[in-house]
Parts: sequence; structure tokens; C-alpha cells
Amino acid sequence: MAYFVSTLAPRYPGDAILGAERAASGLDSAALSRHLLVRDNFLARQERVLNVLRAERLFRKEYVMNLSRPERYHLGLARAKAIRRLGKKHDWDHDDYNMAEYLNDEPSPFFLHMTMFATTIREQGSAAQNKFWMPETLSHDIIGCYAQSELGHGSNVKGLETTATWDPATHEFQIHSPYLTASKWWNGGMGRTATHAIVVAQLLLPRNPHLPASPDAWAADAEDYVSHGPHPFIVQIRHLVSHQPLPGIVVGDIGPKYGYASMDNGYMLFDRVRVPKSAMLSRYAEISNDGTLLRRGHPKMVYGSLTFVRAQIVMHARLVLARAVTVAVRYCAVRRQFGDRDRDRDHDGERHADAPTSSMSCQTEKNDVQGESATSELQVLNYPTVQIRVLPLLATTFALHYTGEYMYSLYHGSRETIEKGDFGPIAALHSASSGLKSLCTTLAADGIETCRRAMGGHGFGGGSGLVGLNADTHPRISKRWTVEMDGRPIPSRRRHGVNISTPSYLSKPTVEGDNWMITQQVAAYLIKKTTYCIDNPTLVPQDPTEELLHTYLRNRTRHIPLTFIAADGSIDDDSIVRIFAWRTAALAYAAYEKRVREKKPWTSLMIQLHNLSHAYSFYILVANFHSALSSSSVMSLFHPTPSVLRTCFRLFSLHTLSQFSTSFLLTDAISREAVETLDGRILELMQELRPHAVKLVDAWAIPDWLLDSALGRYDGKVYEDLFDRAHRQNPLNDTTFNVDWRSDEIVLGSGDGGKHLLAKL
Ligand SMILES: Cc1cc2nc3c(=O)[nH]c(=O)nc-3n(C[C@H](O)[C@H](O)[C@H](O)COP(=O)(O)OP(=O)(O)OC[C@H]3O[C@@H](n4cnc5c(N)ncnc54)[C@H](O)[C@@H]3O)c2cc1C
Repeated sequence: MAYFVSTLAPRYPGDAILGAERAASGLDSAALSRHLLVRDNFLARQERVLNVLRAERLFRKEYVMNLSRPERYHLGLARAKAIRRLGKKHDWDHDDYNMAEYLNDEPSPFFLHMTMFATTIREQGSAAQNKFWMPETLSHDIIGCYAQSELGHGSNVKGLETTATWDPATHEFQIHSPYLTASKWWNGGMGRTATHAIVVAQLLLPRNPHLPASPDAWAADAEDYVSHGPHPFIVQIRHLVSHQPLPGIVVGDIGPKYGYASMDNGYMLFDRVRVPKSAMLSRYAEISNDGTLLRRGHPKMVYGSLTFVRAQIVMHARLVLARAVTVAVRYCAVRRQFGDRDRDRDHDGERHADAPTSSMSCQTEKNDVQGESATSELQVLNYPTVQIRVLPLLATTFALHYTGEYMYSLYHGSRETIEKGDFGPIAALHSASSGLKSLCTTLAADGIETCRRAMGGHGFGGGSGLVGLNADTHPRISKRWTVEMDGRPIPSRRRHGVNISTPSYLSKPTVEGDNWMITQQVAAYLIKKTTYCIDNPTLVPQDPTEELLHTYLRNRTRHIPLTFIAADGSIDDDSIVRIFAWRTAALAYAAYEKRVREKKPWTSLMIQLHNLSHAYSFYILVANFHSALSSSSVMSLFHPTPSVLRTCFRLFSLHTLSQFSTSFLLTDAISREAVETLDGRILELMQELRPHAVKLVDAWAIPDWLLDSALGRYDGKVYEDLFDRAHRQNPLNDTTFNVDWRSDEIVLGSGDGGKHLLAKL
């Protein structure tokens, strides 16, 4: 019977539908791709590295979802090693490696090695430590991980319980886990892979350096020692030949979690493990021979690089969201459900016997055996209830893009000032990047789930490509590789270039600063700025935030709520930006009143502060998108691309206005009349955008190999691929089962009485 299914075709061809979609839009998606992905030669690099990986059997994706969790780690390690070998063979530079990780699309057990491990040594190690550790790190003769979080503490780094106690007698540190909750936990690559770890531990020094205490005395009498806070130490944790844990160290993998199957996130405890003085990374702090702590340099430099990591996250978020939206737009264009209820009626509601098919449906009709046109069913992307979930997210990918570009320029603009020792720009950068990390990763993570649901039942299947995107996609969450693989340093501009790999999105709102927690830093910054502007009403604003607050303070008492509709009925884009600015300033002022004037407890204001941070970040997204529209790089794109991007700007902005209309109304940012028109305007904008949706997602140039999605494939052959995955690529279908409840046998004819199963339990 195999011939029967192999000759069947879908009732309507997905490739013709997507072909018609592409033909109906005049947008040049290739030119838009080049505009969006110009940085670091992205498109050519993607093509080149993709060709290498695609040719390797080890990187085939077909059967991966059917592997068990231990098998996923085996495969993850095999692929991590293969990428190293391929890189050597093809003379890859760091961007090529980065691209390979992105396309491989799963968390690599080596990931933390070249990111947090290498970066921490480079940034926090002394010159001597760099000279000693970097060659071994770059050659991968040692494999490192980053052990900061513990069972009991993650966000609260000051609360870490692992101790590093100075022994004045031997000039060593004793690394110890005094409680179960001191166990290192979650640390990527530590479970089964790493030979070395950056261990962040409380630095304990004798209270009186001249009265030597011993580390053991600390356990007996904590009074003898004083904590100087968490510091990074480099510690060997496994033997380089036997790969067994070194004496005094208990280390292993923490077990299954949401996705991340190929990564060995670990736990680790120390039983008074002695490490030399040189283990403490000492660029900014060192222990003198008499046991006193010498601090040097400016610790805010480290703060600056954290800011950079967060700034990159915005760029990651756009590609991740673009991937989910690509799948949703293509699938929802191919998928048809139900006819148009009104297709037999004219505008007056009269019925006509031979009414034409809805003008909304694609012109690829073919009469079928039932006498009814297959394409008389509507493309689900034409349903406004599908559009309202997918199209604003499509617009959001571009909003994220232009703010990512802005953050990139801002960081590099400020970097030189910071490197000269002027830390002035750090507070603004840190605040903007923290707020954007929180908002953009929330938008992307929620967006993936919204896209999945918009696709109905097939969105839930493995063929959607979204299972892996949510859970297993490579966690490029951290610092970019900061050194060439062959040891050549990367020029600082490139070192801090945009990292293209996509994060594993379920974890993203939690890692690199929990999204609900870091918004407090943004709110604190805005309250401080508001206080400053109130105390100095005549000062000339020095940055956009001060400008925003000054405008608000000057006009607060005579302000009339704004509208985004111009006198001629068109949308006034400048007013949209002003509306977002006003809400932000009004919320900052309200927070100032509560905290500074009324002295309300911080905790009681937390929800308000979180909302303030998101309002500020939305304002940044809207303002940057708006100014990009008048930039030469957008204006020089051929018609109709600039106007389609403007539609995206308006849809993103008005949809956000609609979602948070209460907040905009309560802050008098927008008039009630303007809010009443929002639904209608959003519908119009979605209709404007709809013909270009497929071409717009094409512009993100996400290869089918990376999408790994039957629903989102470029050629629209959705049903053929779904059936192929189920019928030909599903190993469960290769086994025949014994379903007789009286028998213990599970696999029919195996005669093992289910022993193979019991052996695994
Ligand atoms: C996939 C994954 C990979 C990881 N990899 C690593 C790694 O390689 N190395 C490493 O060291 N760590 C790693 N981590 C740990 C990660 O950094 C922490 O889990 C993260 O920082 C969150 O900290 P937490 O778990 O302590 O959350 P908690 O701080 O316990 O947060 C719990 C809840 O309390 C809220 N909360 C906490 N404090 C406050 C506050 N002050 N105000 C208001 N609300 C608050 C949070 O918003 C959250 O909702 C990883 C985690 C994951 C999930």
C-alpha cells in the first residue's frame, strides 16, 4: 500500500499559495534582507557555514526529537567537538563559529567555555593570569564553565554561600560549601563536561590580618573572618586524563529540565578544597602577602560589559521572534479553514446564487471532486482574529531590530568614554539595556507562544519547529567569544559586535537577570533622574531621558491629552512618539511622588516600578523605530518597502497603545476619543500589511534547515512535510506492539516480557 500514499497530493498546493502571495507583493525581500542583516556579513556567512554543516551527517535534524535526554547530551558533545574540528578544517573565524552554533541550534556543552569562562578570565584576570590560562582555553585543552548560581541563590549574588577562605599560613584559599544550599546549581557545561570552573565564592579574610586565623577556625568561629563579598576564582574540578572529579569535589548533572537537553547544567559542592592564591582572578582585587585586600581599577568596567550583554539581547530577540513569525505567517497563509460566511452576500446583505469567492482568498483555485472549490475556504491568515495575534508580532521584529541597532551604536559610542575612565554614560546605558532585556525577551518569549497558538493543532506538533525554538535553541545568552580561536585578539569593535545566535527562549526571561527583578534598576534610575530634573528646573537636558522629563515637568499642569490622528484624518507618527514619551514621564513622576515625597516602602511600589520600566522601554522601541523610518538606509529602499515599514511602525505602536490603553488614559497621554478609534485603525493597518506578510518574513532570511519546520518551510509544502515526518521519519512506527493486557510482553514477538523497559526504570 506504500504506493498509495506516495502518489497522493494535498487538496490544494501550498507552494502555489506562497508563490501567489509572493507575486502579489511588490516588496523586494532580498533588498530588505540586506538592509536588516548587513552587519558582520551575516547573509554570506550564513550561506557558507550552512553548506558545511548541512553536508555532515552528525548535524542531521530529522530524528533528534526522538532521542532520550542522555542521548541528547551525547549528541550535543559530539556536535560541539565536530564544530571545533570543522572550524579548524575550514579556517573559521569567531563569527563563523558563532554562526555554526546558531545554525546547530542547540545548547552546546562547550558554550560556557568560550563565553563566560573565557570572558571572565579576559576581563577579570590579571595580565599574568591571562597569559597562563588563555592559551589552554583557546586550544580547548581545558574546558571551562561559569559556576555562580547556587541551589539557594541565583539573582541575589551577594547571598551566595560558597566560601573562599584565605589561609595566611599557606597562602592558599579553601573553597568550601558549608550548606546544602551552597551547592553550585544550573551551571552550564559543568555536569559532565568541564575540567575547570570559574567559581564565584564569598571571599573570607581574617578580621585581623596580623593575628593569623586558620580557615578551619572560621567554621568554628565566624567572628575571626570577615566576608568581602563574592569574587571569581578559577578552579580545576576534574582530572585532565581520567576526567574524574578532583578530591573534595562532588559534581554532576542536575537532570531533566524544560528543554536544554543537550546541555549538562550541573551541581557542585566543595569539601574544603585548597587552591593557590593565584586562583583568585585579580585584575580588580588581590590579596597581599599579609592578608589584606587590595582593590584596583574600577569595578564599573565589569558592570559595563554586563550592559553590553544585555544590549545584545535585543538583537537576539528579533531573530528569535522572526523565526516564530516566519513559521506562523507561512503556515497561516497556506492553511485554509471554512468559507467566508458572507461570500454569497453583497454589501447590503443580499444573497446571490453565483457569488464569487471572497476577494480575500488567494487566486489558486482548482475545482475538486466534491464540486466545490478547494480554495473557497479562507486562508486563516485572513481572519482578523489570527492577524491580531501574528501581524503585530511581525511588526515587533522590526521594532526590535531598530532598537538593537540603536543600542549597538550607543554602546560603542559610550565605550570609548568609559574606557577612558569616564563612567558617566554607564548608568544610562545600564538602565536602558536592563529595561530592554526585560521587555524584549518577554515580547519574544510570549510571541513564540502566541504564534504557536495562532497555528491551531499543528502548532503543537514537533513539525512546527517551535518546540525546539522554545526549549532547545542554542542559548546565546552571554558574552560573545572575545578571542579568535587561534589566539589572535579580536579588535575591540568586533569583539563587542552583534552576536547572532539565538537564545533558548523559555529560559530567557529568567537568565541574565530575571525579567521582573531587573526592572527595579530601571525604575530606580528614572526616579533619580526625575528628582534631579525637579531639583534643577533650569538645567539644559543632557540626554533624551532628561529631555522627556523636562518636557513633562514644564507642561504637566496645562497638558491636554494627545491624539495620534492628524487634522486630515491620517496617522500622525510624531504624535505617537509624544504619547509614549508622555506616559513614561508621567509614570516616572508618579513613582517619584510615591517614593521620594511620600516615602512609600520600595516593596509596596514594585508592580508600579515594573510597569514604569516597561513603559520606558516601549518608548525607546517606538522612538527608535520612528527615527529609523527617516534614516537614509530606510529611505533608500525601493518602493513600497519604506511605506510598508511605516505600516509596521504604526501597527506596533497602535497595538501597544491598545494593549495598555488604561495606562495611557490614566496618565493623560492620550485622549479617550483617540483610544476609541484604535480598533478600527489597527484593522486597517493589518489589511495594509497583509499582502506583504510573506515577503516580510522572507526578508529575515531564516534558512529552512534552521527553521526545521514543516509548517514554516519556504516552499509552502506543509502537508507533504508533516506527513513525511509522521509516516517516514517516526521510529515509533517501526515497532509492532503487543497490546494484549494479559501479557507482559510489550514489543510483539520479542518474548522479553517487558524486561527492556524495566531495565531502563
Ligand atoms: C537554563 C539555565 C541556564 C543557566 N546557566 C547558568 C550558568 O551557566 N551559570 C550560573 O551561574 N547560573 C546559571 N543559571 C542560573 C540563573 O542565572 C538563575 O536561575 C537566574 O539568575 C535566576 O535566579 P534565581 O533562580 O535565584 O531566581 P530567584 O531570584 O530565586 O527568583 C525567584 C522569583 O523571585 C523574584 N525575585 C527575586 N528577587 C526579587 C526581588 N529583589 N524583588 C522582586 N522579585 C524578586 C524573581 O522575579 C522570580 O520571580 C542558569 C539558569 C537557567 C534556567
